[in-house]
Amino acid sequence: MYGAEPVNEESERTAFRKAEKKYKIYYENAKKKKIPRSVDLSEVIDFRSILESFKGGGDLPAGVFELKCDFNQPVFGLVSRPGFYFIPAALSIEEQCHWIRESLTSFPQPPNRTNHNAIYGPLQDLFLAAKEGKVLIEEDTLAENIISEANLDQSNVNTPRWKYIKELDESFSRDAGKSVSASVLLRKLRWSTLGLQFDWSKRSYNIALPHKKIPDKLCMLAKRMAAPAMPCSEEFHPEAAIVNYFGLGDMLGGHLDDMEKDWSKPIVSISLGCKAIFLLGGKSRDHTPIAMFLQSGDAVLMAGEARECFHGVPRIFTDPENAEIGTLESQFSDENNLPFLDYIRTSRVNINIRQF
Ligand SMILES: O=C(O)CCC(=O)C(=O)O
Ligand SMILES: [Fe+2]
Repeated sequence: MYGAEPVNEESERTAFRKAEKKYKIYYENAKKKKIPRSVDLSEVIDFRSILESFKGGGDLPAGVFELKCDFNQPVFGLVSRPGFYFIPAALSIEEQCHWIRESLTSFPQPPNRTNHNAIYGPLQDLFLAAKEGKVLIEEDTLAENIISEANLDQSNVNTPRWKYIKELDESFSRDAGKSVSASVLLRKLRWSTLGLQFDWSKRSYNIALPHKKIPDKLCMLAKRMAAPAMPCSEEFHPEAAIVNYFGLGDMLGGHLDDMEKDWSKPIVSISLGCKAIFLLGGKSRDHTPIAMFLQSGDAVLMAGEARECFHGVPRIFTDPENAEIGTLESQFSDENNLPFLDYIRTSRVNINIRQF
């Protein structure tokens, strides 16, 4: 899965790698300003404009078909990739706002794990701490600085090693030891896992890790989205989800999601925030991938043969001309929502939900 891309000369030459390099963000230095190199996007499929033209009675482009199903809006497939379906604008703007809030405030909460666990252990309320300008500091450092603090029991092995303090706490000298601001950690949040926990070091699910069920509302959403790709009269049972967080320059390298037992069940993948490019390859990295835009509210289903296809996200767009988040921005424009607005302006969130 992730990190599966071996960096050697051979992999650098594959068709998938070439496409990743084509769309990845590179900078040119013009008058000491970093400017993103312009990239030819003419081959990137835009399902939003396909939807608009389809609704207006226009024909579908060659290679794209409409899946006949009971979903309440058009579901498109690609002739060359059986089992792959794209639902443009699957989520309403209200639903998008709801899942962005959840992705930032509730999904990274323990016992769910995030990429920060390996260094900092379980971190509560990262989004709130970032909003309040807090700093995370290693407890030994804290003990040296605020020796009289009653709640610091060094003999208690359950006491977390890292704690938040208020940035302007005068009793703490920043130079004394390891510290990192919560807002930096929020920017560096790359994934969180819901439901059954995925152990990245072993590249498998670990049922022994403490976990909560996938929230009911997310289950309902995933079931509704999965329906067009489900085997006849079967229902999707979400058991695990991975939430990916992308900032400018972040990419998700080509990979296969092959850890689930039953590939007839789809992976339901929901995009939120800034627009991205998704590459859908074939069963080997030598297949030239199909590039498509993913916008906030789009859903992608990968089932059957498409489960065996390499895929990845080489690029997100955070510039106002390309990010396509105008409506989201207006929803988040009141004062209470400013921290969400600030985050989503330069970020993309992907929630992908799986069954075993
Ligand atoms: O971010 C995306 O759209 C794809 C995510 C993905 O492929 C994964 O998490 O396995
Ligand atoms: Fe994936």
